[in-house]
Amino acid sequence: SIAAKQNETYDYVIVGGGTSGLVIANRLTENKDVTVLVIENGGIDDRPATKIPALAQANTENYYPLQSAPEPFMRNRTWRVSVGNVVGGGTVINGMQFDRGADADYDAWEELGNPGWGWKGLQKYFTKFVTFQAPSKEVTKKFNITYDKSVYGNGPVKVSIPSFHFPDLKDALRSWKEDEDVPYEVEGYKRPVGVFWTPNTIDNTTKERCSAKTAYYDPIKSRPNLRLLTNTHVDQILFEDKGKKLTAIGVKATTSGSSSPASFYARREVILAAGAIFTPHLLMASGVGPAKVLSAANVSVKYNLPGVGANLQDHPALYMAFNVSNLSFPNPSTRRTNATYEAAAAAEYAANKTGPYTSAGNNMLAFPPFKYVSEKYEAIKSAFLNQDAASFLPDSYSKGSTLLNGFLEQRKILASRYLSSDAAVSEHIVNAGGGATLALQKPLSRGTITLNSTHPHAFPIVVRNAFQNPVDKAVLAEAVRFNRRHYTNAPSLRKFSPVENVPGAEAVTDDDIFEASMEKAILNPSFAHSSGGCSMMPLEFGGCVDHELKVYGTKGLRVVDASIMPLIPAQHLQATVYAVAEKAADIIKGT
Ligand SMILES: Cc1cc2nc3c(=O)[nH]c(=O)nc-3n(C[C@H](O)[C@H](O)[C@H](O)COP(=O)(O)OP(=O)(O)OC[C@H]3O[C@@H](n4cnc5c(N)ncnc54)[C@H](O)[C@@H]3O)c2cc1C
Repeated sequence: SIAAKQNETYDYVIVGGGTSGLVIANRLTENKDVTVLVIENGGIDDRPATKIPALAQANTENYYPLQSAPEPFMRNRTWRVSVGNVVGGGTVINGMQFDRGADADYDAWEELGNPGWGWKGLQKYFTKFVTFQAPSKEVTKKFNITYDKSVYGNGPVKVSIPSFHFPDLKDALRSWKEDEDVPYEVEGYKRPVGVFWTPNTIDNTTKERCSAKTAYYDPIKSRPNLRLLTNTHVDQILFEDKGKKLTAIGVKATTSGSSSPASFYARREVILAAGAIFTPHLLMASGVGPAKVLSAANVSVKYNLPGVGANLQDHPALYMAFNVSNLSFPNPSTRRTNATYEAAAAAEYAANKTGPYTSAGNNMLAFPPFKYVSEKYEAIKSAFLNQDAASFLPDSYSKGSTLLNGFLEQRKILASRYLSSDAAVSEHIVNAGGGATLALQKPLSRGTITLNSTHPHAFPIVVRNAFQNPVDKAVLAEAVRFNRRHYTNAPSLRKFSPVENVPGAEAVTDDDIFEASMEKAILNPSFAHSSGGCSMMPLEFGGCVDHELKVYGTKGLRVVDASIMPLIPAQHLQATVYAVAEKAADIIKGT
C-alpha cells in the first residue's frame, strides 16, 4: 500500500473501502473535478479463494478477529461478529446470496420519518446497480427456474443463477409449490414474499464472485481523482468548531507498520462507510455518541448523541436440520463427505469453470407472510404491542428516552407487518438435502455497540441482546413448527423419510425449542447481517443521521453503510447496502 502522507486534502474522505465506500467513491469521481480519498483498513485480496463461488465463505483471513460480548439471553456465550477486513468489505467474504426486502420493509423506513426512503424512492437504485445474467435455456428448463430479467438493470454488479444444482432441488421446489399457503413467485427481485429462485453475486461470464471491488473499483481504479489507501486504519474523525456546529474537517489514520498517524483533510465532507459495527465505534471514539458511554471511557464528549451504537439489529439464525434418506448423488453434503468428488470438482472448475465449484450453494429462498407460518400471528402481534417495551430493551432505552420513543414507533410499524400478506417475519432456506435453516426477519430485541471503557480505540463491545424479548423466542418456535409441518406434510419430500435431527422433535414448547437449540449449538444471534447502530431516524426517535444521512449535531459528516438502516429488511443485506449507497451518492452530488 501507499504510505500515508501528511496533510493531504481531498474534496471527500471516505472511511472504509468496503461495499458502500467503493460505490460512493466510484460515483463521486465520475466528475473529474472532484477528488476522493478512500481509506481502508484491509488490503486487496485477489486470491482465487475470494473469487470461487463454492469457497464463498471459506476465506476467513479476511475477517476481523472480533467476538461479541457474552450474550446475556443466550447463556452468556459469545459469537464471532462477522465483518470483512478487505477492500470490498462484506461483498468479498459473503455468501453471495442475492435478494431484496419487501416493498413494505422499505416503506417502514419512510414511515419512521425518512422522506424518500420508501420503496418508491429506492426502487430505481435497486435497479441501477445490478445486471441479471440469465442461466442457459437448458438449465432453466431442467430445474424449472423462473426469473424476470426486466426488474433488474444494467449496473456494475453482475448476478446470475448458476448452471450447477443438486438434482433433489427439483423435489424441494415442488414441495414448496405443494404448500398452497405460500405463494410461488416467478421473480423474487420483483416481489420477495413467498418462495422464489434467487441469483448469486456471481459474474456468469467469468464464473467468479462479483464484489464491490470488482464491480465498482477495479474498472475505475486508474481515475486520477481517486486514491485508495489500503492497510490504513482511521483512528479518529478530526473536528473543528465552526460557529455553532461541530464540523468534520478530516481524519487521523495510521498505516499498518507505521508508528505515527497522518492527517487527511476533506474540503467538503468526511463520509463514514466503515460498516454497521465500526462506523458507530469511530463516531464514539471521536467524541460523538451517548455521553454516558463516552465519559465511562474517558472520551471527551463533543456531541451527545444517544443513537450512536443503539438499535443494532441482525437476523438471529437457527440451523435446523433433518436426517434424510435416498438423496440423489451429488447432494449438499457430498463435497464434505467425499474427498474424491471434492477433488474432481476443484479440478473441473480449474480446467473449465464448470461444475459444483460454480455454485455458492443456495438459489431458492422462502419468505412466507407470518399468517402462513403461524396461526398465532395475531396473538403474537398483540403480545408485543401490549408489552412494557422498556423491560425487554437495553438499559439505555429508559422511560421517556428518545431511544424508547423510536422503538415504540418501530413497534407500531412491525405490528402491521406481522399481520401483512406483503411482508415476511421469517426466512426459510430451501435446500436439496436435510438443511432447514431459518432466520428471524423482524426481531424485537435490540443490540448495542459501546466503547471498551479502558481502551476506547480497541474493538468495541458488541452485544446483540438476541432473545431479550420473549416474543422473538415465540416467533422462532413458530418458524420451527412451520418447518416441521413442511417436512412432514409435503408429498414430494416423503421419499426422503425426513426425521428431525436438530433441535429435535422432542422439543415441543417454545422454551424447549430454544433450550434444545442452545444445547445443540445451532442458534446464532447473527446471520452476518449487522445493521442499524447509526440509524436514519428523526432525532426525537433516537436517530443518528437524518434522511440525507448527515450526522446530527455535525456539519460535513455523513454515514453511508448498513448502520443507517432503521429497521432490518427481510433479506440478505447486500442489495440494500448497494441501493442505499447509490441513493446516497445522488444525495451527496445534489442530483
Ligand atoms: C460473512 C458474511 C456473509 C454474508 N452473506 C451475505 C449474503 O450471502 N448475501 C447478502 O446479501 N449479504 C450478505 N452479507 C451481508 C453484506 O455483505 C453486508 O451487509 C455488506 O457487505 C455491508 O456493507 P457495508 O458497506 O455496510 O460494510 P462493509 O462492506 O463491511 O465495509 C466496511 C469497510 O470499512 C472498513 N473499515 C472499518 N473500520 C475502519 C476504519 N476505522 N478505518 C479504515 N477502514 C475501516 C472495513 O475493513 C470494511 O472493508 C454477509 C456479510 C458477512 C460479513
